[in-house]
Amino acid sequence: MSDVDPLEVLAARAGGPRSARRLTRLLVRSTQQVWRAGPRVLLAVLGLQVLAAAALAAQILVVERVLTVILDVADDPDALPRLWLPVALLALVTAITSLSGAVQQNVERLLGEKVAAAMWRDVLRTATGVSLRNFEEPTFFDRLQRVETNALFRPYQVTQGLVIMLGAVFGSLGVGTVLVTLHPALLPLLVLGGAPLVLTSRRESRLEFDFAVEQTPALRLREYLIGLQTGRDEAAEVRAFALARELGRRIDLLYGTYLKALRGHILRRSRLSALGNLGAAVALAATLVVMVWLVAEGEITVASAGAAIVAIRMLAHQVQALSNGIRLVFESGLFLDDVDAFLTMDPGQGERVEGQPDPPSTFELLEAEDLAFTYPGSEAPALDGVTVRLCRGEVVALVGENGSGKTTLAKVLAGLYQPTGGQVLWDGVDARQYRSAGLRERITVIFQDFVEYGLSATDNIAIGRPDDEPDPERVRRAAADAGIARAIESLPAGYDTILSREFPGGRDLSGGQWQRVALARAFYRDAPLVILDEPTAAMDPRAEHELFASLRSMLAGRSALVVSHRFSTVRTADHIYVMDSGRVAEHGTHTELMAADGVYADLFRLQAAAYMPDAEA
Ligand SMILES: Nc1ncnc2c1ncn2[C@@H]1O[C@H](COP(=O)(O)OP(=O)(O)OP(=O)(O)O)[C@@H](O)[C@H]1O
Repeated sequence: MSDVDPLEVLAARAGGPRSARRLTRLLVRSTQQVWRAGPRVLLAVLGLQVLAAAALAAQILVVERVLTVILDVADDPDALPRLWLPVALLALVTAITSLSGAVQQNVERLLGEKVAAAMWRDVLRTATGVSLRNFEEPTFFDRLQRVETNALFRPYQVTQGLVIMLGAVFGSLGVGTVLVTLHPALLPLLVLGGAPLVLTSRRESRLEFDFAVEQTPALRLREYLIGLQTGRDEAAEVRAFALARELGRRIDLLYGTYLKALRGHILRRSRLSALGNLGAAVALAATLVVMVWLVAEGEITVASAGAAIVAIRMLAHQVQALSNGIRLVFESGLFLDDVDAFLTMDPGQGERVEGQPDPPSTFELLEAEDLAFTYPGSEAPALDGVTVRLCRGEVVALVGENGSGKTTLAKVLAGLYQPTGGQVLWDGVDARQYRSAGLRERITVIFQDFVEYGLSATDNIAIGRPDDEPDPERVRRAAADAGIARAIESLPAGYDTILSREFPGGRDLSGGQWQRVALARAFYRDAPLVILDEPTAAMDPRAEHELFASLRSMLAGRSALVVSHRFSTVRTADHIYVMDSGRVAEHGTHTELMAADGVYADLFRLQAAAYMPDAEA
């Protein structure tokens, strides 16, 4: 990904001269989106708009009729019965106008939810499909934040804008036609009166979008700080360190800055809006003056003038609606470009390439050759010329000090990051030749920070094979292999117990028990390569000893790459790689490495001495 946020480019482009074409493109695309989400509901909304516009035009004609009869009644009281029909008609068209408005609101709500559901599907598919690399980039999170808050309603809002615009156009045509029949001179003045509003609403949309882009990073930070104070995982530490006040202070600071910016923003928008409305009001007043003059000159009747006043009010309302519709479309359009940029994101190197084969179901030899990897935005490589080998059925250990590159190597081997240099060979075949999703099916990884799903114990294990129906027998076997079966069986609902206190009837587990559940998940997945990053960090010494003693039999011919800091546990590994500053410093069996008397031997002795100060390692 480049450092330039495509959104900035879009924002700069949005004010360009091609806005008419952009408007059309936006309208077409969003209407397609809304159409896909709910074609019948969209048709219903449009139908209601046409009905409301027709009722509006009819209202003026009926008003004129009512006024004419009222003036007749003033001269001749016997004409009173002639009033009933136009009055009844007026009541009817007024009722139709209000009713269609009320129904439309509810139908629009339904349409909005349908669009939201469709958009969430698309957004989540992209968010889970893009390469892990994106999650290292702040610009990705900024965009994701905007998409999360905008994807739901913006496409619908564009269509709503379109519907409002259409309604306003239909309404204006109807009212305008009636107005021309009253007197042709009234119309051009009104059209001119609408221009200021249309012009200023464009500028308002730009202001709104720029403000949102500018505020996204601070908003994200604020939400993060709020999450720290309300999250379950953080609750204990926030209390232990009494962080609430400091975190609260930072939130207040961020809010203060935001509110100050918001005040300025609202002021700018209000100024623009006032300017537009003032222009429209001046034009309206001029129209009324012209009308009084027309009545004085005898060009129109008093009844027509009365109807014209109603029509002018209605038309002013329509012009206002039109400008609102245009503003909505432009404003949401800018956000939609943002959503589009997100949805069409490159899924990442090596992802989603058509026609690539799946790797064979197992391997004899897995080799990482001269691997290099640098995190986005980092100068120094996290891996630099790393070569490791793993044969079928072997347990290979990765040791090394903090930050030496063990987890990074595990992630590159698992196909989660594409190496920036070197290659991973599956039985001599470059892994990039294979479909990446297929490759990941052959690997199971349990990370240091594995996820504790707030789901049932069965789901927590069976999620290792998300595409298959959970197999209770296999779940039990995996749990037994990981040494967690007895603990799960003693839970109130056994394997059906939700492993989270956040849900009714849920229970939590200890850190070591959770680690065993994660291991059970790995065993359940049944892949030929198992990568375990610090699998026993939270286990007690007995559990750890038992796990490593039985690891080989549990693996049953599968290969394991085990990252660990505990040298006592890795000494039984078939091969040990010692990482140092992104490189393999040395490798061999425990005996070979001790004999070599290098970094490994040093670190091993250090740990052994900590346990038994007088022991000779
Ligand atoms: N997401 C990241 N973005 C940038 N740099 C990172 C990222 N994750 C790790 N690094 C850097 O890459 C290097 C290797 O980190 P890695 O997590 O692979 O080390 P490790 O050996 O697993 O450490 P530990 O024993 O503490 O788990 C470190 O210098 C670390 O700062």
